[in-house]
Amino acid sequence: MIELRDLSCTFSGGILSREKLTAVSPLSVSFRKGGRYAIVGESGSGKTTLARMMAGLQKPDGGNVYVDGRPVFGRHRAGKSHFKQVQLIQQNSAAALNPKMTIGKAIEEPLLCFFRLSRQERRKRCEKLLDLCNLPADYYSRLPSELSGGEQKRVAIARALAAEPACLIFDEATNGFDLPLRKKIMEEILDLQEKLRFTLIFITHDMELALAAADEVLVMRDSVLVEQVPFGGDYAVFQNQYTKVLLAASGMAEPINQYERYPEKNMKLLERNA
Ligand SMILES: Nc1ncnc2c1ncn2[C@@H]1O[C@H](COP(=O)(O)OP(=O)(O)OP(=O)(O)O)[C@@H](O)[C@H]1O
Repeated sequence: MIELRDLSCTFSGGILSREKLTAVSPLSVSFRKGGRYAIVGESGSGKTTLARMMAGLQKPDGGNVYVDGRPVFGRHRAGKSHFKQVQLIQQNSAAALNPKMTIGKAIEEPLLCFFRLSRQERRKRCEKLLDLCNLPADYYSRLPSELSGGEQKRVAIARALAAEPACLIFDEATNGFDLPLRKKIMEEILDLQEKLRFTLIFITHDMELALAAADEVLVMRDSVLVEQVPFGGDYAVFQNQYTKVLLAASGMAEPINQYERYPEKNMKLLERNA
């Protein structure tokens, strides 16, 4: 189980500015083992910063992240074991792969880091992971540049799974892909989750994807977690006005007023009427 307790993060507003920019306002959330979550919100709402804190890559300036009760930051932090437990697949999978490292070596890196395995055992596990992620075995000796964008994403997933994580966070998992490939990648991720039962967290600005993939939806707006609800197909569970705007804007619910196609305008209208 992953718990965020009063977790927050601010950045400096720039070298010439004394002002602080709040990326994530203090929030507390629990993610249960094997659950499917989506964190949804528009660009700049703090989703990536939150994901990076959960993965131990960004230090919070308030609160902490706990994995099975052990803190990720601070004096008593879990250390290396945390990086095994929580894996983040970032938006640009291609950039995350070393262009000079073969696919096989890239997938074997976490095996080397977290497990004591012989070279043969690593190779065997790597081939299993390639197969699990629908990649041919002979991709082992290819370079990232020889793969398509979708294949590179699958390599990033295989590499993350090599650590046998308890939680996998996808930051904009399907950004930049055409619709059929987006659907396919999503189906593959959901299949993997069903087989391996890790906690799955999608970070996305796409409400449609969030609702298709998650059984619990967290909505962020301007650094604040405005709503967190279990979702089983009934839009009526969403109570927050901003969530309703996002739903209407993506054509997922009944329009809430005549401006439903223009979320910006819609927000201003709602704020005025609040
Ligand atoms: N390293 C950084 N230094 C300064 N400001 C940052 C840094 N990282 C993020 N921010 C700021 O924090 C805020 C939240 O950014 P974040 O990337 O977490 O949002 P997001 O919801 O993931 O957006 P997107 O979907 O566009 O990636 C933004 O205003 C951003 O400019």
